[in-house]
This record gives sequence, structure tokens and C-alpha cells, in this order.
Amino acid sequence: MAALRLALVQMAVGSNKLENVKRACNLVKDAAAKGANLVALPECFNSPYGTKYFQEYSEPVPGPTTNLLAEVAKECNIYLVGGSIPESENGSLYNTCSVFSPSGEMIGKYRKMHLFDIDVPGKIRFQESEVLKPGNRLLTFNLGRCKIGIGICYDIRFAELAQIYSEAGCHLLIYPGAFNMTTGPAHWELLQRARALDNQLYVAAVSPARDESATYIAWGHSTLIGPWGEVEATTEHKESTVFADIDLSKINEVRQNVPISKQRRLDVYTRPSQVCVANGKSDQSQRTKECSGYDIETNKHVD
Ligand SMILES: NC(=O)CC(=O)C(=O)O
Repeated sequence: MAALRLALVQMAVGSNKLENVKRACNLVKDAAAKGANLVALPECFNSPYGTKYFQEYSEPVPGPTTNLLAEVAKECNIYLVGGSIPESENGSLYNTCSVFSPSGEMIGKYRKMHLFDIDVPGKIRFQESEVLKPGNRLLTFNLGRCKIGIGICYDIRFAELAQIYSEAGCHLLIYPGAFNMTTGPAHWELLQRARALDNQLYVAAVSPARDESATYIAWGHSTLIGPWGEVEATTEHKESTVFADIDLSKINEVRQNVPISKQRRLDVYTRPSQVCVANGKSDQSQRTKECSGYDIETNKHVD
């Protein structure tokens, strides 16, 4: 058996919270029985996904849902990435992922940092910030030699977060997520491959199964991407569990073959606001060759 066998549980989520949690626990047990030692659940697995549901389904973390997750992690002797649930604390709501060790201890919780606020006219408008607050802390944990970083759904759009995790030594990023029928086909796999390729590590994203009758229809397609940017394991939109082995030697191989982390030109990467002031002079006549193309005074590109 591989040292790290990952299972992504793409589960059906309905309107009954306790039923959702029981279903999640049964699917986790099933994945563990099939050899997984790291199991991940999707975003918002105990509640329908939608701002109108978050208050009603919210609970403290730790609380009733995460207590059941802790029990199942212990019973199955696995690491469990507990998808996400609406969390309430001191009158505020968060979209929160909790992680459990094989002893059933909650080893950390992560609150979605970038809230899903988009408006694609005629397609989808979603404003998590109307009801949720964002988190401000990253979460990593170790499983043997593998360091794992956590993000939630919209967080995957922010390359900086993945890069920080990579620089912190992560080998695998797990994003419980729930893209939709507009952004899913366009961006779901592309973003995972981009984050994996940028950082030469594994990226997993785990979605709820698609429910055509839901107010928010999830795209599904839970996937693991390898450090070469290739799809290593995936599924379509129905309830199913994706299994895949994580092989850390692949990361070393890709990083040796294409050593981008040692080839960065940190000496020339600057933000626009820093361009042209490196020598303390920002006027046109003092523009250096390196900063041609951008004029800080007019905020315009100059040929
Ligand atoms: N649900 C999300 O947080 C993000 C999403 O669906 C998207 O970025 O698209």
C-alpha cells in the first residue's frame, strides 16, 4: 500500500443536516476500508450551499458536526479534512474547514479567506460577504513526510495563497470546493492545474455531487492534479469517491527537471508602484532601461 492514499469524497448533500453528516461519516468509513489514510470532504457538506442557508445550518466549531467527524477519524484511524461547514462564533459566521488526526483530535481549523463574491450577469451572482466573515489564518499539517495546506474553493483563484503554502514546504494543497455550472466548466480544472504547475506540487479539489434541484448546482468533478500539472484522478458529477496515491518522489523529480524555484528573477520582479523609484528618481528623464514600459507619474505604459 502507498504511504499516502488520498480519498476525495464527492458526496450528495441534501437539506437534512444530520443526514448529511451521517452520509459523510459512512462514506469516510467506506473510503478508509478501501485503503485511504487521508480522506477529504467537500465544501459545505452539512448544509445546502447558499447565503440564505448559512445562519440556519451554522454551529460552533468544535460542535455537533465536528464531534462526529472526530469520532469517525478515530474509528477509521485516518487523517480527515472535514470539508467545510457554516461556523458560528460570537455572532459572526465563517465558512470553516476542520482537520482531524487518527486519534480523533482536531488539529486545526481553516476559515475561508477569500469570500466568494462574484456577479456574472445573466449567469450567477453570489455574495458570501453578505453573511460571512473571512478568515485570516493559513492551516498546514503533516502526514508523515507530506506537508498539506488547506484552502476553500474561491481561495484557489488566488495564486499568492498557494505560493505561500509552497514556500512553507507543502507538497499537497487540498481545496474543499463547490464550483457551479458557469465557473465549473470554465475554471475548475484549469485553476487546479495552474496552482499545481506554478508550485510543482499536488493539488486536490473536492466538490459535492451535482444536485440539479438545488438552488446552487455544483459542478462536481473532484480531482487530483500532479506536480507535472496532469490530472491524476478525477470523476464526473455523480456521487463517488476519487482515490489516488501521493508520491513525493514525483515532486522532487519535477522540481529537479524544471527548477523554476531556483530560477526566479527576484532582482527584477517589482510591483508597478515600485517601478522607476528604485534609484529614488521617478521623472521621465531618469527612467532606467529596466523600468521602460511603465511611467509611475502618469500611471501609463510608455514605449
Ligand atoms: N464557490 C466558491 O467559493 C468559488 C466558485 O464557485 C468559483 O470561484 O467559481
